[in-house]
Amino acid sequence: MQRKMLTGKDVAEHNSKDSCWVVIHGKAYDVTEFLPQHPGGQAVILKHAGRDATEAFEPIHPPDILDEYLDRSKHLGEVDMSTVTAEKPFDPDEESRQQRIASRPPLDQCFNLHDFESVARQVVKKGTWAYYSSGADDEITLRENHSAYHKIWFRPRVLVDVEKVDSSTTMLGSKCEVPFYVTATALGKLGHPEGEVVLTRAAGGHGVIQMIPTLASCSFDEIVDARRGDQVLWLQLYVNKDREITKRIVQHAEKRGCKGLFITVDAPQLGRREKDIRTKFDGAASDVLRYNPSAIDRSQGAARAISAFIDPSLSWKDIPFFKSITKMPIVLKGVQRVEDVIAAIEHDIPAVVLSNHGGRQLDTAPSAIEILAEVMPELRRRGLQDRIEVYIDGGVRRATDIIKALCLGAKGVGIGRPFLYAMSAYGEPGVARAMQLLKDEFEVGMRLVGAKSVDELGPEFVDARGIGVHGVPTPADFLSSDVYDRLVLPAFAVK
Ligand SMILES: Cc1cc2c(cc1C)[n+](S(=O)(=O)[O-])c1c(=O)[nH]c(=O)nc-1n2C[C@H](O)[C@H](O)[C@H](O)COP(=O)(O)O
Repeated sequence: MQRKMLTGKDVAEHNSKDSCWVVIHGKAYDVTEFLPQHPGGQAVILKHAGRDATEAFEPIHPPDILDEYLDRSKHLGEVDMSTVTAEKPFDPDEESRQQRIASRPPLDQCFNLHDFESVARQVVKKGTWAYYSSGADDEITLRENHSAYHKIWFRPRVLVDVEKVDSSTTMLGSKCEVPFYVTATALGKLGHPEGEVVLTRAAGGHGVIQMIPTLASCSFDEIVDARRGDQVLWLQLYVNKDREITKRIVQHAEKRGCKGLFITVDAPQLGRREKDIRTKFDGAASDVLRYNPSAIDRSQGAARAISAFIDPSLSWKDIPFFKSITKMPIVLKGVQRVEDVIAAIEHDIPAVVLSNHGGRQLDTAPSAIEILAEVMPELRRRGLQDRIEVYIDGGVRRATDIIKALCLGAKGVGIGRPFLYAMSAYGEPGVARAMQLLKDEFEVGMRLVGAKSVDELGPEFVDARGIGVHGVPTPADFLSSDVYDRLVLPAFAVK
């Protein structure tokens, strides 16, 4: 029997926690029982109770999530949209974000990755900034990641013909234009309504590899569908306690053409990011939570709310399981000591990423560049340097940082926050500009160190003796610091 078409008035009568109906894409849904399980919190749904929630729903959820996840009995049928009031609940945070976007500096005023960070800090919502920028505990490692590069000095070579510089390389067997990639960072739609597909499109235009995060806001397929031609994509995996779910995610990624499986091994539990914990999480959900939203602890910011499914029991004994479910090269992301690199070689793992998760996990863990300076000489001493590809990420903000990493033996470098900030501040044009600026810096840097191609770089181009010095800096040189004219950041039209 044809169900009666509902009216806006029918829906409006169910506008509370006790009976909550919403309209999405012209259909009504009873989400009352779902409220406590919503990964993004109840508030964000209750704001739209009894009304059309399509605009709020659209940017955060994959289109098929209701069919996949909400019991059929809660699908109430078509609504006569001419009877639905179109007014949207006022969102002061979004309102002011739009005003800040309108008054941000023009994109061509951004000349380096720091510029994007400074604009993003002014533009994004406070919960987004807290989540993206935060490091663990005292944020010592967060800051060390970047400052470690300033403890490495170049030993530039001169009178070398550097008319032609070639920045291309191969990573995990894939040819790429540049030796850096977009690393996995979660919840892209906290920064930009389209989310991670913005990074995919910009990366596709610049020959840059993207690592798709398990905790992306976009669905995996949306991201893969956004890629250009044979653009290389990798999958970053948080291993689920339910191995069947992990198997399904990995095999689907392989079927869709992913060229590498990066298993995150530095996060048996997500670190305590206090800026994030201080802000209440009622923001964007992530696509993967469709599989097990029940285990959600929203009381401690975004990170805790989205990571309860991660398996803390993960260990070396699980490696055979991963090898049994995929043919993709398996990479361990988050290795932080040479013994584990050697163990990876013994487990026949083709690559590792030396990483402390952008300073978001164990505070006072060393920077990846410092670990690299320890690992590569030891691998060379044991004759193992050709048995594994070593990548690093964390704190990379200049192409000279990338060149230093390559000189010390890295195969490639992952970059996280800078591309998130560029996306949040300027969308795809911002990410594209950030990538182009890095490419320009890279070309200048290579010429000035005296190298024509990536494979010419080696430890003889740097002096890294100071890398392990964590002591206090020499006494402040007030005279020069007082007269030092600090670099400026793009100015806002209005304060
Ligand atoms: C900035 C950021 C980083 C995250 C990240 C989210 C954000 C906002 N998240 S997290 O929610 O769990 O912490 C992930 C993640 O999903 N998976 C992962 O392997 N690394 C995650 N990372 C770490 C990331 O892959 C790099 O290791 C780190 O970003 C490199 O440092 P920079 O940001 O300084 O480039």
